[in-house]
Formats: sequence, C-alpha cells, structure tokens
Amino acid sequence: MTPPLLQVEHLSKAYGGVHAVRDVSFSLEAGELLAMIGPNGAGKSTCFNMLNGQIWPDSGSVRIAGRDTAGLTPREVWRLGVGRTFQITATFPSMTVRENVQLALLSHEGRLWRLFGYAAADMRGEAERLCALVGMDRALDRPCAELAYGDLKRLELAVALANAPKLLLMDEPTAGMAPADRVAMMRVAAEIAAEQRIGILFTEHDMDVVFEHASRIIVLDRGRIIAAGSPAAIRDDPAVKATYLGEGLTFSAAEATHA
Ligand SMILES: Nc1ncnc2c1ncn2[C@@H]1O[C@H](COP(=O)(O)OP(=O)(O)OP(=O)(O)O)[C@@H](O)[C@H]1O
Repeated sequence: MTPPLLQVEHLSKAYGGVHAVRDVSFSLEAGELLAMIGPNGAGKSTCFNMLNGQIWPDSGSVRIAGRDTAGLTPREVWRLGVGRTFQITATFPSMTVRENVQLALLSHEGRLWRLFGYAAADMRGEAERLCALVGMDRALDRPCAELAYGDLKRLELAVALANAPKLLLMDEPTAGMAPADRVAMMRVAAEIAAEQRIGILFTEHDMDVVFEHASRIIVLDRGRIIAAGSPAAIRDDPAVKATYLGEGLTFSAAEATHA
C-alpha cells in the first residue's frame, strides 16, 4: 500500500512548561487541501516548524511519502519535496515577476551560478507557465517593487511551485489581503493542488477562506487536536464552536455559504 504523502504521528513539543503541541496525529494525501485552524497560540506555527525541519519534536514522527524526517535539516526536508510559503513575502523587489520565478527554477536545478547565462533563458518558458498558473502572466515584466500585496502573494506561490513540491505548507497565505483577493488566492491554490497532485496544508484565520476551500480541517486548541473532519462536520462541532465563540468569532459567513 502506498504511504500517505504526509503522516504525522503523536507529535509533541514543549517549551519549558508550555505544551505548544501535544500528541498531534494526522495525515494528508496528494491533491488534498487541509486547513489547520485554531486560536492564537494553539500550536499551528510550532507544528509547521516541525514539519519542515526547522525545529525537532520532543516525541512523535513526521513521514513524507513514507520517509521519516527525524534528524533532517530544513534543506534536507525541502529536498524531499516539502515547500513552504510564509506570512511575510520574500521576493526580490528590483527583479521582475518572471525573473523571480526564473531564479527559483535555477536554484531548484542547482544552476544559480549560470543565472546570467543561457540557463536563465532556458527557464523562461517554464517561468511563464508557472506565472500563468497563479494568474500573474499579465505582469511578467513588472518589477516586484511595483506589485500590489495580493499579487506578491501569488508570485510567492509561483516561486514555491518552482521547486516542484509534493507537499506545500502555506502559513496564512491570505494574511493582509482584501477579502475578495483571499478567496481568489485560495481558489488558485485549490486548483493547483488538484491538477498537479500536490498536498497543501495551510493555516488561516479567515473562516470564509477555510470553509470554502479546505477539503478537510483540523482544529488545534492549546496544542491538541480538538476536532478533525469535513468543513460541514467542523462547523457543527460543539467543541469548535465553544473555542471560537470564546474568542468572539462566529461561522456566520460560512454558514451562509454552505446553507
Ligand atoms: N520558541 C518558543 N519559546 C517559548 N514558547 C514558545 C515558542 N514558540 C512557541 N511558543 C509557545 O507555544 C505556544 C504555541 O505557539 P504557536 O506560535 O505554535 O501558536 P500559533 O497557533 O501558531 O499562534 P498564532 O496563530 O498566533 O501564530 C504558545 O503558547 C507560544 O507562546
């Protein structure tokens, strides 16, 4: 039997007396868009940091396509096909959209030293394909410094895709975006996940985005998974409602969408 793309078992991490992540287990298949939600301090970032090798767990395991990542550095985990996008975008402002993606493609190929030679030209077509995939083909020659924030996030997704990830970790991909851009951004991510058979795990505070696009949702609270399941099941889960209502948040928009 083929192992899941991502298999997390009994993952735990404590900082002094704070149990940031406690006994977390879940799996993710190729093509799936899994949302990890939870209030501030629930343990989402700590989980992500353990998944890409930035921090090592106290106990538990992470397997990528069956391969245990224990003891691997972030770069080694990246080589297994785990990409990550961050809340704060990291592109080169003076370079154009196309050049940023070409650079990522060259870096993936290990050919960075040939950046200004013909190798960069080799990557032109592929860079344009990736830009089109995220809806940035209209801005190929624009310097990144001129881009609106939403477009920078799309570009960041293209840069992450240049590394041909099997699993993409997206840390609040829509943070700082206008509501319409948020939904559009995740629609693009969902289409890419399905078409390219990439597994995407994302954290998100905007419940409209989560309920509209996630195939499944896991809910963390104080380091533990308190619920996991389909968007409909999570919306009706009493423990989830209690956690979020405690924060003054409601699922009203999501209820309207799915009613
Ligand atoms: N390096 C650290 N040292 C000490 N405590 C930490 C460290 N990193 C995280 N924590 C604590 O672990 C808990 C989980 O934090 P984490 O950042 O993983 O939550 P989060 O769900 O990502 O929150 P947010 O939504 O605010 O980003 C919090 O109580 C936090 O204060």
